[in-house]
Amino acid sequence: MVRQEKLLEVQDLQKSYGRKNNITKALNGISFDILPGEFLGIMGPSGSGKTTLLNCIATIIKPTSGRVLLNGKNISAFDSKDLAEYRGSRIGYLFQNFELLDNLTGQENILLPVSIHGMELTKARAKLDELASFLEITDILDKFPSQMSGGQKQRVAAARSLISDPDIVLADEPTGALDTRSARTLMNKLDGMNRSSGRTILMVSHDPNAASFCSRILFIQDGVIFHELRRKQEESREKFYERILQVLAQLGGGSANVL
Ligand SMILES: Nc1ncnc2c1ncn2[C@@H]1O[C@H](COP(=O)(O)OP(=O)(O)OP(=O)(O)O)[C@@H](O)[C@H]1O
Repeated sequence: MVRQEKLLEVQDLQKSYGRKNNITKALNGISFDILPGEFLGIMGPSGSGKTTLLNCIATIIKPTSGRVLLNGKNISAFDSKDLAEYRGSRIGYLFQNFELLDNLTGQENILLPVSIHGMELTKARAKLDELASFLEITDILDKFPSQMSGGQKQRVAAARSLISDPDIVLADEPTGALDTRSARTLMNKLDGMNRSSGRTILMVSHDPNAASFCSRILFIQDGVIFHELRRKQEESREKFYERILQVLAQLGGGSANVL
């Protein structure tokens, strides 16, 4: 069997907030790997540590202990130049609330990482056209966020997270602020990107419908992984969705909106 190189390795990650007698242990020793081309979901109840995990990987917050490796390199050992490159072009971040700048058009928002991180503009414009066409936002590129629907805003945000061609997209509840139809459209786009161009995605979601697009799901509770589900080859999304619901039922909760 050919051994696949790991893209991302999370090793014994721990994160505590607060100090002295007011400590919250958000992550209590989380370890997993992501292979190139995987679409990995993270599910778990509110407060289980999902966003903390994603933010440690994104270097938005610093873990208390443990390591994250990208392509075998420890991201906490990065110097400021490596760190800027990691944040600017090796990872793309998709937020629940889009985080678009109100006074910039769609196109300007998408190209923002390019101006910040100095990508070649001709290359970036070609990439913008390709992404806009795929995400069906070509017609709204000159609009401001206040003139877009929620689904359009999130697809613009998706284009922004992809403009620098990152190794991995980190998505935190990307459908959380969307209606059912827009959520399904976005998930179909993310799924299409994962399947057609092998884009690696790590997505936090509490929504079993969104999670059923993943190829593998880690369930976390109280800062530890307590279960893993892998979508079988040829398994339909509906069947996988049913298995996700069964795990959530064991957890004693979880929403079950049907897309
Ligand atoms: N900045 C902070 N200071 C103190 N405690 C925090 C901080 N951020 C998160 N926590 C705590 O850490 C735990 C994990 O929070 P986290 O946001 O990672 O959970 P989550 O699984 O993403 O939750 P949700 O699904 O509600 O977004 C929670 O108990 C939370 O209250």
